[in-house]
Amino acid sequence: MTTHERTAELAAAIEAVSRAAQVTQAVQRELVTADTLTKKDRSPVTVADFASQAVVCETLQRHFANDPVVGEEDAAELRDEANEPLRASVVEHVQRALADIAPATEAQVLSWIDRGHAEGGAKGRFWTLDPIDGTKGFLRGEQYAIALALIEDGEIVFGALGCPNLPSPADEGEGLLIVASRGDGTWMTPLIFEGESELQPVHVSDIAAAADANFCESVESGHSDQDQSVQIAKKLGITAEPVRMDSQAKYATVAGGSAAIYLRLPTRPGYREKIWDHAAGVIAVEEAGGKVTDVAGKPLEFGHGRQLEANRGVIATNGRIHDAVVAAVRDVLES
Ligand SMILES: Nc1ncnc2c1ncn2[C@@H]1O[C@H](COP(=O)(O)O)[C@@H](OP(=O)(O)O)[C@H]1O
Ligand SMILES: [Mg+2]
Repeated sequence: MTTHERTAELAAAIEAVSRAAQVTQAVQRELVTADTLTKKDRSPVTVADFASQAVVCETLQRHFANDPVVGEEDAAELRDEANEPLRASVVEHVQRALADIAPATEAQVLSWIDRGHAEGGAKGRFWTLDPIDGTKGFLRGEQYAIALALIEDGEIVFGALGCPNLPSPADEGEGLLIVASRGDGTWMTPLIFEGESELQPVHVSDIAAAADANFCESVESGHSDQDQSVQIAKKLGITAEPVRMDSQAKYATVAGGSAAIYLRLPTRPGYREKIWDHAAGVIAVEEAGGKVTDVAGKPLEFGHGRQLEANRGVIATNGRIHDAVVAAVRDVLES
């Protein structure tokens, strides 16, 4: 990083996301089995979700004691008497991840998870966290992300996106960590790495014609309309097959230039996107030179609380082809 240097935020976020990734990878190795999905057993992702949130919130609290966190989870379910085995598993994973800091008690672990209860809003500074974004991808052993962003007065100013199952830069270490700081740029580094790793600058694709784009979308057709995306791609002259992946790994893919479009097309009129599902990915794409709006072409507004109340869907591109993509989306959604 060079200019504004949110260096304290950078250090805290790298520590938080890489510690959390150690936890989620350990849970995936130990608890996700071939028949987790067929049995519809969500317990591994539940353990990893809570443990990841505890580890990130503990790290943020150590670095920035007064910063609120808008996190996806809270510990109410874990406090339930009936959930003792789940609670014990979460506590054990958190203790392992923080073994070099302090011996964590059960009460501390629950209180760290509960730090994620903040409401966000238009004023002041807060972090937003998705401890495991792409829960379905995690259970399938495919893409998922740990997504952390800092919002000040409604604007995303910093983001860190850990993608444990995306290829590591230069094949060093494990996974991909993308960091972005407003006005400074976007960088990548291996997510799990022994020793000091360099931050490498990241740029969006420089294609000028939408027809040349690869586009990404959700694996889950319930999260983004895949029939409409076929029509939009056709209208734009895109011949490449859609790249389907779970989580904000899609934003990382656009930021890094492997795809020039990410489409998220509403499937239900009443659904509101959650801020933690987008903030880290949006700043990564924007600071890599790209553009992100909703399906109407409006900027995403992160100052309305826990949800993107003023927006529907998402279009992220390399910037150069944005207006053409918005126009094609409008045509298809209106028809
Ligand atoms: N009907 C819907 N439309 C859009 N997004 C939805 C949705 N229902 C759930 N989601 C969100 O989609 C996210 C996953 O996105 P993707 O499909 O890009 O992997 C989920 O995050 P979690 O996996 O953290 O729960 C969840 O918040
Ligand atoms: Mg999510």
